[in-house]
Amino acid sequence: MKKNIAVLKGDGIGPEVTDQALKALKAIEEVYGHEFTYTEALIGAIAIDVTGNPFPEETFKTCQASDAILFGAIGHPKYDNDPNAPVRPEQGLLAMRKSLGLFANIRPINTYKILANSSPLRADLVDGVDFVVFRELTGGIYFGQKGRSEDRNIAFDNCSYSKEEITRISKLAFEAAQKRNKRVTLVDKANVLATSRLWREVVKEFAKNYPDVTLDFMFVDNAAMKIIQNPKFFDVVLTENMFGDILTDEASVITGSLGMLPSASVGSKTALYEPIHGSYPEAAGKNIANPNGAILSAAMLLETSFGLSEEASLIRKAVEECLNQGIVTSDIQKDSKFTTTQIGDKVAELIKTKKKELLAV
Ligand SMILES: NC(=O)C1=CN([C@@H]2O[C@H](COP(=O)(O)OP(=O)(O)OC[C@H]3O[C@@H](n4cnc5c(N)ncnc54)[C@H](O)[C@@H]3O)[C@@H](O)[C@H]2O)C=CC1
Ligand SMILES: CC(C)CC(=O)C(=O)O
Ligand SMILES: [Mg+2]
Repeated sequence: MKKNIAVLKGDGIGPEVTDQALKALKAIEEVYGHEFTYTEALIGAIAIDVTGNPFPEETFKTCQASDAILFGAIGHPKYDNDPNAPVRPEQGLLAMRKSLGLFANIRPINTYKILANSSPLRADLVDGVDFVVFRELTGGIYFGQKGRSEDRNIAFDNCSYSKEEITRISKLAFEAAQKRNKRVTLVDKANVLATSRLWREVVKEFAKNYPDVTLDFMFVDNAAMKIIQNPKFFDVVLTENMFGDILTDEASVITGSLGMLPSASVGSKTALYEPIHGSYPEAAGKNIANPNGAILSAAMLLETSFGLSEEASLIRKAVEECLNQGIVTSDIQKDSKFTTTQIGDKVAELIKTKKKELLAV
């Protein structure tokens, strides 16, 4: 199979972890005889440095011309520590999501037996956790009008949602539930927010199209608690942009580390794959970041955009085998000395040399 992949490494640990995902993709090319072309483009703080724009037009065109997009992370302390910066890396990320129509961010949360003791939760709570969050990605408070009063004493962020925005992601969530345990939990704050009440109204009506799927509702504060208390309760979580952002960072530590979680951002035209973490600036250039979220994002890319399920499975099994062999970064095991590049090399080597054994498990 011949495909074009846009590669947006971004800032901080973005380039380091994306490079490990690329090693896995190149190993897959070699083993299966696929031909992937990789076109790099700028985004985030690095794009501001070079062009003045966190999401340059050229990057947009590269994304549009590709069959799928692999993304690292953006963000730099020089902007985090300057609340009045006129241009920010995060604006590039939001502009990319909006302009490419990436309205649904799919974040699977599964645990690995071997990592049970890396989780801050008890092993019996963690073992067997398997749920997926459908986070709305191009609406809500992150995209609403923002501002300050004339005297600058008041600031506001507007949150709005349309029926259409809610329906299109609901469709994906209910379809996913049909292939899983047939339960959708809508997480909102409908006891307070008008937007949440619209979500409830629309999703309740929409659910009638899926009589085989059970729909329940949970307030976001309760959901934040339940994710820790009883994470196995969840199957498909459907939620708006900011709630999904926060709850998935929380959920990630069930698995052992924020560095473990991949994601797919899908829309009607194209799709983008990224680890759910940020640019982790404290670790940039130190070769210590966990690249598994990025590598597993490459697996999601192969499966979702290219329909290559076996290849995706091989990447996932290679990651799991690496974990089983204790080849992990220090976020997973405190005294571990394995580096980001060593994990990437090991995953690629396993893909190239152990296909049969790994796929048989
Ligand atoms: N999608 C994106 O590009 C995102 C960008 N950001 C940006 O990233 C910058 C840093 O933000 P933070 O809040 O510190 O979030 P972060 O996700 O970069 O890091 C938070 C903490 O999670 C852990 N962590 C994250 N990724 C890891 C990895 N691969 N391996 C091991 N440990 C890992 C570290 O303990 C780190 O201190 C900011 O500029 C922020 O705006 C934040 C979240 C998402
Ligand atoms: C700039 C933020 C919205 C990025 C983030 O935290 C995320 O997408 O998970
Ligand atoms: Mg986030």
